[in-house]
Formats: sequence, C-alpha cells, structure tokens
Amino acid sequence: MNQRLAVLGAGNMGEAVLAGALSAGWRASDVVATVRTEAKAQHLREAYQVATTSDNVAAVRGAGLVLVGVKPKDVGALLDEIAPGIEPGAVVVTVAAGHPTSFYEQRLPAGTAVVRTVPNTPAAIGAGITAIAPGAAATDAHLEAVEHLLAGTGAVVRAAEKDLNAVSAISGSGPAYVFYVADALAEAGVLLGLTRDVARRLAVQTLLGASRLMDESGEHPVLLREKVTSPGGTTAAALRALDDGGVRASFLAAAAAARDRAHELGG
Ligand SMILES: NC(=O)C1=CN([C@@H]2O[C@H](COP(=O)(O)OP(=O)(O)OC[C@H]3O[C@@H](n4cnc5c(N)ncnc54)[C@H](OP(=O)(O)O)[C@@H]3O)[C@@H](O)[C@H]2O)C=CC1
Ligand SMILES: O=C(O)[C@@H]1CCC=N1
Repeated sequence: MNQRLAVLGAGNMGEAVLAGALSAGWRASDVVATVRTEAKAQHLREAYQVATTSDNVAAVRGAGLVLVGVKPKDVGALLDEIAPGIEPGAVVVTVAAGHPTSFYEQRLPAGTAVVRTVPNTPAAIGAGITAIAPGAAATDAHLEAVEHLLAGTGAVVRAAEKDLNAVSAISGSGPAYVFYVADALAEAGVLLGLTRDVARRLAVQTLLGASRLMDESGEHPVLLREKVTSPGGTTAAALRALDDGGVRASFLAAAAAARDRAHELGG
C-alpha cells in the first residue's frame, strides 16, 4: 500500500486526523485534502502545506489510504462518487458515525479493505482515543497501517465492530459531556458570586487536574472520589444533591440515546 493519503472532508475530525498524520511523520507532499469551501481549503493549505481540491475523484487517484471525513448523511453519495477512482489495494478508513463497514463495501469495488474508526476531538492535540474495527476484507496489515496513520492523534484501540456505536456514545461524544460539565460548574461558580473568568478557570483546571490524577495514579475513580469526600463534609452534601438530581441516571440515559442515534444514522 502506498503512503499517499486522501482526506475527503477535512472538517473537525478529518483535519484532526490529517494533523496527527503529519505529526507522526507523514509528508505533507503525500497528502491531499478535500472540502467544499475555498476558505476552508485555504486554511488547510496555509496551516499544513497540503494540497487541496474539491474534486474527490481526483483526490483518491493514486491514494493508498482514503479517509472518509464527511457527515453520515453525505457518505453514500461520496462513496458512489469515488468508487470508480479507488486504487486497487487502497484502504478506505472512515470516521463517520453509524454506518457499518458493509455500507461502504456495498458501494466500493469488490474486495476493498474498509476500516471503521471512532475518534474524538482531543485528537486535534494528540490526546484523543480512537477505536478501530476491520471490515470483511481488512487484514491485520491494514489495521496496522491505520494505527500508524492515527498514531499522532493519541491512543488507538481495536474493537469489535458491533461495539462501535457504544464506543461512539462514550468516547466519541464524551468530550461534549465533559464540556457540558465544565460549563455547568463554571455557571455554578457565577451563581455563588465568583467572576465568570475565575469560575471558568477553576472549572477547567479542576477537570484537567482530576483527569491527570485519574490517569497518572491509575486509581479507580470511586477511590479518588472517596478521597475528596470527608464524612459529614461539604462534598458529601454536593454529591447527595447530584444523586437527588438523577445525574448518574442521566449519564446512563445519555449514552443509550447516543448509541441509539448512531444506529439510526447508520440506517
Ligand atoms: N466531531 C466529532 O466529535 C466526531 C465526528 N465524527 C464523525 O466525523 C464526521 C465529520 O464530522 P465533523 O468533522 O464534526 O464535521 P465537519 O462538518 O466539521 O466536517 C465535514 C467536512 O466535510 C466537508 N465536506 C462535506 N461534503 C463534502 C464533499 N462532498 N466533498 C468534500 N468535502 C465535503 C465539509 O467541507 P466544508 O468545510 O468546506 O463545508 C467539512 O469540512 C461525521 O461523520 C461524524 O459522525 C466521529 C467522531 C467524533
Ligand atoms: O455527534 C455526532 O454525531 C458525532 C459522532 C460522535 C461525536 N460527534
């Protein structure tokens, strides 16, 4: 498989994967990115020195790796468009939520290797986590090539394809849940009379510090929570309010809703 990479739809996720590939040593001269708007294309050329075009068929010609980065509703039309230009032996990697690998295989030349992935936006700073699963024609060598492609975006784990909608509900959408909590915590600080600036800094640094502590200590979140929660103290009072508000149950319902929506998007 050759090292030419075509990123079709270099938006939030496509651009993050592109940036990760370059930081992992991919040559900018081996990358072409497609978008619809010239302003976005200009940004990609200036930020990464990659070639850009709005012609997806031209982009996939000569590409050994093709990344599908468009919205789920646009994937079918994109595949129909590029199918005639796909190189024999090319690997098609997708970040789109929902669609199973069989959806791609039905529209691409017979035997095309497809690898479905679920990344998340911290990939843009090399702190993402991506789950990958092979389609029917994808081999271990294809998965290794995709792991190499994604190495600069953060952690990469292999998963069963049947689990990818659940993965999407946890780590794919997960950053949005964390930003939601950050916003809620900052607004709580404002309610208690802190300035917006101070409240936001307290909330963001607390999430960052707590995440690092979980990661670096390796301790279970329950144990870490107990270390903050003094008997009869302030945190116990706060956690009781969260439980009274059904926050834990809401997270379970939120994840199930995201998983079910991914299933719907996949048709
Ligand atoms: N955002 C996230 O956190 C995650 C997203 N995903 C998946 O990633 C995919 C993209 O999401 P996201 O990056 O947020 O969306 P964006 O809208 O940011 O990116 C989509 C990009 O596709 C481009 N585009 C649309 N149609 C075409 C086309 N026909 N040819 C070429 N380029 C095209 C758009 O170009 P232009 O900018 O010029 O309009 C845009 O840059 C989705 O399928 C989503 O399910 C997966 C995991 C996490
Ligand atoms: O919201 C979405 O549909 C995409 C998939 C996972 C995260 N963002």
